[in-house]
Amino acid sequence: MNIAVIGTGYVGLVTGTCLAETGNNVTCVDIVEEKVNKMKNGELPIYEPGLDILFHRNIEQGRIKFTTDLAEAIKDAVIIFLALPTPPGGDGKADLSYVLGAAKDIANLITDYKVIVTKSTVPVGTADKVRAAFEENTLVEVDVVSNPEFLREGVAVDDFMKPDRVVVGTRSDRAKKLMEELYAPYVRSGNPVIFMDERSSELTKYAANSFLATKITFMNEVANLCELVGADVDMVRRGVGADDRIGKRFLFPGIGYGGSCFPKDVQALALSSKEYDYDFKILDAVMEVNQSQKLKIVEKMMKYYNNDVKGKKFALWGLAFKPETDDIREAPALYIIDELTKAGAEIVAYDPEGMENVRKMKGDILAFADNAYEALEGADALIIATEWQAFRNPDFKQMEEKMASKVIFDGRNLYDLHKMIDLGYYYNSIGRATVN
Ligand SMILES: NC(=O)c1ccc[n+]([C@@H]2O[C@H](COP(=O)([O-])OP(=O)(O)OC[C@H]3O[C@@H](n4cnc5c(N)ncnc54)[C@H](O)[C@@H]3O)[C@@H](O)[C@H]2O)c1
Ligand SMILES: O=c1ccn([C@@H]2O[C@H](COP(=O)(O)OP(=O)(O)O[C@H]3O[C@H](CO)[C@@H](O)[C@H](O)[C@H]3O)[C@@H](O)[C@H]2O)c(=O)[nH]1
Repeated sequence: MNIAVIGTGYVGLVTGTCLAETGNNVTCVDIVEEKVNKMKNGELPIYEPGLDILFHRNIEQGRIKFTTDLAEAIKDAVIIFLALPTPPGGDGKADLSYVLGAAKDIANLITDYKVIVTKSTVPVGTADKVRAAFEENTLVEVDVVSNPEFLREGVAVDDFMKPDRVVVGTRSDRAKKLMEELYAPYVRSGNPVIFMDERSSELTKYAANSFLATKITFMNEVANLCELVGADVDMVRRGVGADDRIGKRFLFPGIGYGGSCFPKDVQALALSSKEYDYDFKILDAVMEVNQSQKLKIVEKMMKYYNNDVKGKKFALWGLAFKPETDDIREAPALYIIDELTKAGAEIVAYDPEGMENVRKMKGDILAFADNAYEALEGADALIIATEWQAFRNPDFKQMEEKMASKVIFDGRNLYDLHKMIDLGYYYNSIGRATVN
């Protein structure tokens, strides 16, 4: 099939590349010329494990192309994917201007039937708005389909190639047939393509993200309680997660959920519910708890240093909102940096992939190290904000030699408590006893 993908961010580029991988001809469009030029030169504009192999293979085999020219991209396409941003607008609700703007532009260009697929995360009722944008601007027949994306950054290629499920919202048989055919290679092991109406499909995405964010937040509250009652959250997590009805995944406590999705989607669902006079109370609590959880480490540090971190030097391991990505959107590390530097502390950070993005935003308030150990030079404490694999088994001897004090504040529970006792560290983690 000939496919066009509008927007080549984390979702658009993974979608385009993975659709090319199964034999489709894909043209990806972006408005950022620099990005498009990079991709034309065979360079990936984002870090996403495993994407490079598929990206290069499909460029070489001529199945994926990149352009800034929307008209050229959609000319021969049967299916057009909208993988555009839906960031929080001034009122906190999803800003639909990218999606509706592109819909209008496409409507003004098409001359034959197209399936317009919204992959962006959009509030209930958006399919109707996209349809209206076409009706107002063209007489050409289109089917508007909601097809939310559930991929996670860091494992995006695997998630796209082997999805747990594909959700498709459409009431058109013609569009349904095309979508069924398109997704068939990805669900050969029997995972379902679930067809439903557009509104249910749009809500499925927000409900899934909000449920996962709630699950994490619940465990963060359990972790906070563990610290007060003298229980160990790692044990509680195992005990709770062994129940199939609860499941082992997404129960890891930490310093709050971040990223470009959970924070904005929980907020958007809470606000859009209010539009229907529904008070989605649990989501308000989730947002409030998550906000304070992001600063849990700072709270612990302020207590340890008697509210005075002025002139202290801290090493920070991890900037990305999670491992295996360079994405720093809503990363807890950013909140920690702001609070500690405001209080007069110095920070030297290291992250395998996220440093460039942080340098652009906050380069003037912190320093960066070339490797994890360099960041520790003369540090009064180490803060761990992202659970990169390389941080799990560090050379503690080298760490001790570099650090001014053997103090670790770990927001990701990377180390065994007994080991830290043996090594003689002050070690403060989440939902577990503090080792001194
Ligand atoms: N990042 C994720 O893990 C993820 C997963 C599932 C769903 N989503 C949803 O998918 C959507 C996209 O997210 P993302 O993370 O890929 O965003 P992103 O910011 O990484 O990428 C969006 C891209 O669209 C481009 N763009 C903006 N306006 C354009 C236009 N008019 N024409 C062509 N290109 C244009 C931007 O330059 C950018 O490259 C959002 O709604 C998001 O909530 C994201
Ligand atoms: O047990 C856990 C699992 C995750 N997190 C945090 O939750 C956030 C989100 O993690 P994750 O879900 O792995 O990353 P995303 O790439 O943001 O993916 C989420 O958001 C995407 C965008 O909507 C969806 O497509 C995915 O299904 C959904 O998992 C990160 O800050 C994690 O550190 C925890 O604190 N504990």
